[in-house]
Amino acid sequence: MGGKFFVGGNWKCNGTTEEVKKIVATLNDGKVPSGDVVEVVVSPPFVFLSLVQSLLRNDFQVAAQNCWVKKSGAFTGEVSAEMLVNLGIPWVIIGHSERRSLLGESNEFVGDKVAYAVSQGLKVIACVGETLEQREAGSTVDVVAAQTKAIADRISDWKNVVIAYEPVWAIGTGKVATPAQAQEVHSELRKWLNANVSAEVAESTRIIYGGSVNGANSKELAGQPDVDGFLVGGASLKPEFLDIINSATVKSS
Ligand SMILES: O=C(CO)COP(=O)(O)O
Repeated sequence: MGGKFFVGGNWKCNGTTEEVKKIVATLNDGKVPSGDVVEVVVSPPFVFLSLVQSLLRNDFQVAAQNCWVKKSGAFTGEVSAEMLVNLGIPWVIIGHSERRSLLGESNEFVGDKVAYAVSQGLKVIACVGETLEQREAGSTVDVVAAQTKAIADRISDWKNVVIAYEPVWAIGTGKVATPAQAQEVHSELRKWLNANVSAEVAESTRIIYGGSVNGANSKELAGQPDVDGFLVGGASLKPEFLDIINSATVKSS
């Protein structure tokens, strides 16, 4: 529905130089569909970005896991969008639930970051998702709509934005959303974009699913009409990431 299938690998805060080289070597040897069928982006920690970029096959791209909300300056410990652009890093993940919950990033702050990154020419994987408590209270759609609205209020051009729906209760828990649960929220997000942004943005924006995706469940999830790809955590550090990439063929067959 939203364009070319997208598979992102979020390595989170993991890896040593040796481990990173090993993961990249495995990816480089893997057989995957062509770049017309799937877009693959891996996201190592900042310190390994250049290493990964220099070693990685050139049909895959790299993403940072975060960037600062404004221009470079006196912001100790932060990495700016300008720096990523300077290094030739095309993508950045913004608003991951771990940053929202552990580092207190609000919807507004995430929206500001997305807008700044886009204004600098970066492509953004913007994450949204509800907690278990919010799901049980029946507020899933309201929560993801409010998170998306904070972004929509601050950008006008969606062509470099991918939305990652990552239910917090499915992240790192082994408890994957059922294909029907993922489809339902993706379809609600698309309806929200249609009503509040435009029909064209709703149609063309990729909405990808994240939360305990693995080599065994990715095909069925990929078969859902509004699932345009994945953002993979734990399994992106393992050879099965290649199986997840290959699930893109479900869309083209
Ligand atoms: O947070 C995620 C990707 O950003 C998902 O993590 P897991 O795949 O480990 O559940």
